[in-house]
Amino acid sequence: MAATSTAGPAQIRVRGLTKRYGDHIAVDDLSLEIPAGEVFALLGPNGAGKTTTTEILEGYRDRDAGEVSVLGQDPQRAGRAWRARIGIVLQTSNDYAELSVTELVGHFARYYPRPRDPDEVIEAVGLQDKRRARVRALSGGQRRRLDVALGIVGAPELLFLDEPTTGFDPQARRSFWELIRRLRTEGTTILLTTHYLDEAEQLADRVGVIAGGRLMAVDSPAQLGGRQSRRAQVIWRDSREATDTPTRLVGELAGRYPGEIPDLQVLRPTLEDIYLDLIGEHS
Ligand SMILES: Nc1ncnc2c1ncn2[C@@H]1O[C@H](COP(=O)(O)OP(=O)(O)OP(=O)(O)O)[C@@H](O)[C@H]1O
Repeated sequence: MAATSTAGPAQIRVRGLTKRYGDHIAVDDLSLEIPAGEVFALLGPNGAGKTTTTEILEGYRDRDAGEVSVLGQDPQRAGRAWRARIGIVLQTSNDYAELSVTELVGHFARYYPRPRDPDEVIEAVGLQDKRRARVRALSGGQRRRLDVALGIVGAPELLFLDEPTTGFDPQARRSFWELIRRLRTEGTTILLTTHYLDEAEQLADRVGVIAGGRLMAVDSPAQLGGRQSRRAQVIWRDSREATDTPTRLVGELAGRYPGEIPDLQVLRPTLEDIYLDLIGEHS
């Protein structure tokens, strides 16, 4: 997995992006590049500026300053052909309560020059048993899956996913992750925002942590905030020791106890630990 943005030409290039609402700076001098084929997760607390940033990249909000290029164009000026190359997962299906799943996905497919096969898309999001069901008869999680189907039916080169698995049951999240991996294998670039750190860890090549409108860190989930080089904690019985060489310490302990080392645990900082450190006073 790439820790730096060298995988391909940048599909998203942002330099010095700033957005204000009155006196409030929602996005503050943000710079970022996302190469083709990367899955990038934007993390940050409520109000950090994730949606504002994403909607600027999607062409739905204006910016106050900075340069933005998405698939080689400025989203503020891009037209229909550009829009057909990007996929956005909105809460769209709610507006079509009387249509069936098949009708709705088929209807959206016709907006695009080279759509995916609607039946395959329905299967990919796990709604094959609901093909004939009307949207109004779907559960919240099933509607969200349908929204994902509408976002990918146009076979986008670049897919935006804003908190895609909120409201999914654990099994639905797993199958959604499989879908994202499949899209990635096919070469789709994906920008996702999420509050689930396990989701970021599972899916993202790189994560960016944003707090108070500022990008605090960008790296692979394994290396974010110097994660790999942080010390491990070895815990046993009532003792705890921070160490760079946990294997050596566990070896020593094994000599000290005749059988099992009592209550042995080796802990490394989780992505959540690093994330909470990074957002610090913004949490
Ligand atoms: N249309 C608006 N008018 C005024 N202020 C806004 C507007 N949209 C967002 N804001 C403010 O800008 C800041 C960033 O909001 P944004 O929606 O981008 O955050 P977020 O990171 O997506 O949060 P969440 O995780 O809660 O979805 C917040 O303080 C929010 O109150």
